[in-house]
Amino acid sequence: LPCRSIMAGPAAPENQNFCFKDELEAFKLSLSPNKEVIIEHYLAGWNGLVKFLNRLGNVFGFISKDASSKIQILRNFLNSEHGSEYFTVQSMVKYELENNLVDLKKAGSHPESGCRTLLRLHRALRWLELFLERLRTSQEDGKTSVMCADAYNESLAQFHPWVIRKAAGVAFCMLPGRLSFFEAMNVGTPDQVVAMLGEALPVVAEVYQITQDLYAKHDLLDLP
Ligand SMILES: CCCCCCCCCCCCC/C=C/[C@@H](O)[C@H](COP(=O)(O)O)NC(=O)CCCCCCCCCCCCCCC
Repeated sequence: LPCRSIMAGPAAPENQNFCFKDELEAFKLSLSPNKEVIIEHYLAGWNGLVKFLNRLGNVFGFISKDASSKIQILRNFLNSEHGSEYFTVQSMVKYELENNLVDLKKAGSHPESGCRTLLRLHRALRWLELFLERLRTSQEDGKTSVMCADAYNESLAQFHPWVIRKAAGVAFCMLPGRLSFFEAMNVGTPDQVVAMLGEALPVVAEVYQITQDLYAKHDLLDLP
């Protein structure tokens, strides 16, 4: 499916450098041939989602700021002298655990480890998976705010205190309706959006599951 941004046509100027399909492509690239998750591409995927969120309006700023700061923490590790240890999620987990760089029970001398920071994004990826699946199967009169809230309550909400859940609930109500939301994705007609989601979802689900299994194996799912 060609993106509207690369087709000649009356695309709105603010759409020109954005296409949701390209942004999700990064998650596909993040899967290495031996099914490890390459952090650089994983972060590029998140960066694309944040870009999209920023296009939806300022009310989502507190969400995109938090995501951006976590992306930045991980980028800093990637660009540090130990950057090669952070090539994949697998190598990061191994390196940080072997070198006691993770606060396992309560925040101590390593409150911003790569492992705990990536875990926050990883939990949000489950929200994304559930939300995209709802969008994909939604009817024309479906409400994005409801789909988003349902996906959130089923996943991320359990990790957030009341005040964040409340703020998130308010933000969800400001989401544009299904058609405007699809248009903001800049992928094409609603049918094309649905088809794109059908292709992208298995990839998001696989990246999620690989990370989930790895974290479970090392007992890292509750990092403070
Ligand atoms: C399209 C609507 C977007 C709704 C986004 C849904 C997720 C709602 C998350 C609300 C988070 C509020 C910000 C604060 C979070 C932190 O407290 C909390 C814990 O961090 P800490 O342990 O360091 O303190 N942080 C987190 O859980 C990480 C949240 C990361 C959220 C990333 C959301 C990116 C959203 C991308 C939207 C793309 C939508 C695409 C759909 C086609």
